Amino acid sequence: MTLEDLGWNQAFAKEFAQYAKKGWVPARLIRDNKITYGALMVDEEGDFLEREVVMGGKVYHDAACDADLPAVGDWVALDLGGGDLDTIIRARMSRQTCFSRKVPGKSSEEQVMAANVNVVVVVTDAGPDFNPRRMERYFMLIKRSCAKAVVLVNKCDLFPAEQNEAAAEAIRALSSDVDVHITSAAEAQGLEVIKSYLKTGISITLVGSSGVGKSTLVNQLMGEEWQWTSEVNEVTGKGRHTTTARELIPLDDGGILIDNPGIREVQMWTNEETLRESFADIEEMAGQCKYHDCKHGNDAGCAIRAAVESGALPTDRYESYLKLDEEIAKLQKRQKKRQMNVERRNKRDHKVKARNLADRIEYEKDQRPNRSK
Ligand SMILES: Nc1nc2c(ncn2[C@@H]2O[C@H](COP(=O)(O)OP(=O)(O)OP(=O)(O)O)[C@@H](O)[C@H]2O)c(=O)[nH]1
Ligand SMILES: [Zn+2]
Repeated sequence: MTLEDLGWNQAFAKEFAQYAKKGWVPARLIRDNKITYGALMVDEEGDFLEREVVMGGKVYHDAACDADLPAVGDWVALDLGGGDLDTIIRARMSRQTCFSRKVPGKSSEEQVMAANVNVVVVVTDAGPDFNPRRMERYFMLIKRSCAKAVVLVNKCDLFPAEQNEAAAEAIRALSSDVDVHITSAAEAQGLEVIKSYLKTGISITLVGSSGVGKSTLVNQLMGEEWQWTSEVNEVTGKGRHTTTARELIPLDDGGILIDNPGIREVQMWTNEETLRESFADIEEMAGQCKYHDCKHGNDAGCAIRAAVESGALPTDRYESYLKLDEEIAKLQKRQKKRQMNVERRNKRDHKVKARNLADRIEYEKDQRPNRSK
């Protein structure tokens, strides 16, 4: 294994020269534990080495906002210390891409989901999930990140060929920068497409609605024995074992897969924004209401109700608009429930995996010294 297998390239190497002089080593952040981070490096033998690391004071103080703090996918300069000392992040390298989201309402606040992602794969289908408006939301996020956008019109086995083609064409019409493919994860057709992007050092992530086939694709990519969200790692530095979820995983056949809670939430935001956007014209009308805090019910001088009365605004749209906040709250509730399920599943997997780890350690003991990776 080399650093290039983890996504390292010439631009990073050039920037890193100043840190190498100080004896620091490059590593990529693969997990965010809130207080500590998981970092992956390559040791002298060419094996991946994982460490739990902490952020240095200077990195913290130099950050102008949260978005400047190290995030999963970032390359950092590590001070390995020595003996019992903590391993410290001394610097964060410039990001070549940044998949992030502006927090609505707080115009200056930005939330980083993952740094240095090269390809974002949006998974949808030609049936119930198909929604060009929502797709545009995804494209906006991806474009800002500077990553390449790829769309999979998945589950093609469920719909007529013409329907799949029409959906793919409609998506292509939205943006010329996007590759659109028709796939069936069920028949392993999506797997081939994703593999064509997974070159050495390329980091990809998958987004899309619940149930469109993301996990199916990822599980095929990782092989049966792998888990997408939870895996046991040996924390080598301190001679103890922990059970944690990796958010960035180098694949055996090349390429790097990134998945974390932030990326999973993208789906909810895009839904929420799409929903809000579909009422943009009514929002604009609200500006004409007499009172700033108009609830558009029985309030005097309500421009929206006036539009309904004049027939300019259909009653059913008006009623849906009044329920918008309720709809969004429902969406968030569903998301939360799903998140809890995922967490519960992870906990269970951890237990299973921990048992496997003990077996694995025994096995690896037997295999030494010709153990590789
Ligand atoms: N027919 C058909 N079914 C598929 C295909 N891809 C996935 N499925 C099925 O769709 C269901 C949902 O797939 P998942 O991979 O769990 O979807 P997901 O996007 O990971 O969903 P979340 O984990 O909720 O985000 C599963 O029952 C899959 O077997 C496909 O190409 N064709
Ligand atoms: Zn009003």
